[in-house]
Amino acid sequence: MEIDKAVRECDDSRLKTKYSNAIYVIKRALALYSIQEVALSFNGGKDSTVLLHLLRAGYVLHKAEESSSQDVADGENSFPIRTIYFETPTVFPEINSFTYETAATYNLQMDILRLDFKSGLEALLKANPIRAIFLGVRIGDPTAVGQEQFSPSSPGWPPFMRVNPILDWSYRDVWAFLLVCKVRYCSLYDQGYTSIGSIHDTVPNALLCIRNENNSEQKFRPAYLLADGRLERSGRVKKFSAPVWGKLSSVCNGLKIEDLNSNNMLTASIIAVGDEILKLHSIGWATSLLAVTRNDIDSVAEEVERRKSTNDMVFIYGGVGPLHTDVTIAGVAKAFGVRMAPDEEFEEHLRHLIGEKCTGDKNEMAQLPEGITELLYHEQLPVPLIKCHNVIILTATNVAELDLQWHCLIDSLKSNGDFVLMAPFVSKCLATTLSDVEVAQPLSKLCLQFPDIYIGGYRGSRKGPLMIRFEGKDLSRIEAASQSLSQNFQPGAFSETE
Ligand SMILES: Cc1cc2nc3c(=O)[nH]c(=O)nc-3n(C[C@H](O)[C@H](O)[C@H](O)COP(=O)(O)O)c2cc1C
Ligand SMILES: Nc1ncnc2c1ncn2[C@@H]1O[C@H](COP(=O)(O)OP(=O)(O)OP(=O)(O)O)[C@@H](O)[C@H]1O
Ligand SMILES: [Mg+2]
Repeated sequence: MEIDKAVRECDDSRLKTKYSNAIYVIKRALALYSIQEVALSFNGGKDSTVLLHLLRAGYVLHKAEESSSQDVADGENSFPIRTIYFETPTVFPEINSFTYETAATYNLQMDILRLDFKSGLEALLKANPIRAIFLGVRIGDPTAVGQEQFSPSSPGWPPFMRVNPILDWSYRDVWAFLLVCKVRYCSLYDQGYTSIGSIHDTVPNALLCIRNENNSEQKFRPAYLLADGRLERSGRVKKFSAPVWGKLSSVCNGLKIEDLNSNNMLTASIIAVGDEILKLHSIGWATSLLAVTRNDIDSVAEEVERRKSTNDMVFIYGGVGPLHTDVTIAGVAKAFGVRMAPDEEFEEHLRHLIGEKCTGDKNEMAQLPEGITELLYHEQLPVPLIKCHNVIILTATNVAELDLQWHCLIDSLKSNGDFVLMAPFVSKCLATTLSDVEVAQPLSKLCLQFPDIYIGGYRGSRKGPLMIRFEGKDLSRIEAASQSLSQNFQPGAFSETE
């Protein structure tokens, strides 16, 4: 069988392992269910193309094992597994024609369903004794959350087993397989498309864009050249806006101008598993909460759970690392109700960073929340930040690193021209030798008078002057507030400082 031969003869040991595991799953499924009871869900995408060829190989291998006397070569040309394709009006014409051409090339018995998935499957199962369906779902796909290689269909869906032979394959594995086996795939992948949905929500991946000299024409490199497979869905327009600094612009995942709250302000919670403080004001965001939580999974989960639904963005830091107290990532997973799973890309980073110094199991540290995690890279950051929906985990382990990570985050958002950049906060600081008691009452009144201005008082040192800080978005309001305060005292009682 040409697929089996191509993989066995290649020198990619990782692909060989992934291949063997997938073939094992397919063979077990074919041992459990008869050929009439299984179906392949094929849609012309890269993952289902991989699945088709794995099934072709797996079927031949299964037959060969089942009866060694049978002429195996006979099986090579026949592929008796029923194939189902849900055709929609919004499918790319290239995907549609590739699907039909593939069906003709491999002699597939293809049922074309023009209903939604659920109704289509109900009709299919009524008319056929199908008990298991092979899918090209991979960890990282939004629909993979909670799935195993064998997963019963969800409650409310017709009953069948979902068989996911490539669940643990990465983007890189998919392309290694397609290229090693030299099989045809849909032409859109050579035009920079990396994951394909409908014509309304899919564009070429901006990370593969190459411009000509005068910037007039855009071209895209092929999908297999995308270096970081985690970003394969960056071409899905609805979910990822302006992916210039691809990874970081997705920090703004799903946020639109209409989403701004009534104060025309975006809010973020900061959960510190530790005690440093971050500032969001330089990009115009208001900090709605700064919480410090205990180092245990439930405390972190509880805090994240509470904040993630009431804030546009939640930043969490501290508690990331190999110690028993490093519970942040597991806490975030718990808050989203997903389990932790090994992450190959992250493991690769840790291997580069800690290399031989690590005495424990690197796999332990490379566990991330399954199916919801995206890594946010920046050239100055040795370890990427971790993003789970609207929660960003800063991986810093000390103040200097935290500073750098925060700087990279803000810097990139700024240079990105991203729409979530709001008018920055402006501030003014007054110094006075007056005592706290003297200024306390006028300051309280001022806070009521100017609710849109943050007014705070502090001393740099015990005997130093009292500093009154005004912060807000409108400089004239800040001026008005500071004048209003000064009018309560002798001229010259306050002096402006940095
Ligand atoms: C063969 C097949 C079986 C599916 N089984 C389920 C299921 O059991 N539970 C479920 O929630 N979704 C199921 N789905 C739907 C997918 O999880 C997912 O919603 C769909 O592939 C997303 O596609 P979209 O991004 O085009 O909406 C199934 C889809 C297919 C094609
Ligand atoms: N319209 C469809 N008809 C049949 N099967 C489908 C359809 N859409 C999705 N599937 C099944 O779900 C799997 C996952 O879909 P997904 O879009 O993630 O992968 P893909 O289309 O194969 O590749 P890509 O990620 O490049 O779009 C497919 O491999 C296929 O098994
Ligand atoms: Mg697809």
